Amino acid sequence: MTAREWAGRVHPAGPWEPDPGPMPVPGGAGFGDMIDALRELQDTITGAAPPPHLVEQATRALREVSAALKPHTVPEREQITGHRMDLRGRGQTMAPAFVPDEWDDSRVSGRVTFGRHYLGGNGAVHGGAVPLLFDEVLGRLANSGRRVSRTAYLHVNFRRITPVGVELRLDAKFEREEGRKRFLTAALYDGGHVTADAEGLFVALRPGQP
Ligand SMILES: CCCCCCCCCC(=O)SCCNC(=O)CCNC(=O)[C@H](O)C(C)(C)COP(=O)(O)OP(=O)(O)OC[C@H]1O[C@@H](n2cnc3c(N)ncnc32)[C@H](O)[C@@H]1OP(=O)(O)O
Repeated sequence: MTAREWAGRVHPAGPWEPDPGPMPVPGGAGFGDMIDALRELQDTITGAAPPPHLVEQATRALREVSAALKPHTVPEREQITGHRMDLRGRGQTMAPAFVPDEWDDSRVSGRVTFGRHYLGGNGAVHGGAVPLLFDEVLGRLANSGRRVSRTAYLHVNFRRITPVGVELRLDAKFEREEGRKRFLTAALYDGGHVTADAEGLFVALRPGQP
């Protein structure tokens, strides 16, 4: 079974349920730990000012890990990152890990913390990372229990700085559907303040559309 087929069987009705059941899990139980270690590494490297000898040592160690993993490169369908719906952030590090707390087919509410890796400047999250998070969460909600869709547009308003290293809340809502068009909204909160909000259009793909 490919990782993509596994993801479909574990979550036939929607992408937020965390129970993989008794099926064999691609990458094993420790895959999430490896991804968490990678997140930690990204944050640590971003925030570090190490001496040159340590930079060389770290570079060697990183190249060794890459060389060990490279022979296990697989086609996209068998790729584990992005397909492990039981893991925080689908087992990928591109976007910060969204942790859903409550959900149904029309809304989801959860928590997210942007690590140092996502710093833009002066303690604020990079302006490209916030839409990345919205696209991830709205995309998953748009496809929750429905035919696959893709983002046609994503409008993001930056209301205040989004702070790095602070646990934030994200609420997302499926507003309405018109034919193949799905309209969704979301807002990101730091305590009682909205730091950014978004509106997205997701268009359901026709058969054969990539
Ligand atoms: C389980 C895994 C979870 C994954 C979570 C992560 C999800 C991440 C989601 C993504 O990021 S997807 C990647 C980013 N998006 C893309 O790469 C999409 C690229 N664009 C396309 O593939 C096509 O443009 C698209 C599928 C969106 C639409 O093309 P189509 O040829 O299928 O549709 P068409 O152009 O006929 O438009 C259909 C309707 O949508 C409307 N529409 C399309 N694009 C629009 C737009 N940009 N603005 C306003 N309306 C738009 C269009 O006017 C029309 O409205 P009407 O039906 O009322 O006539």
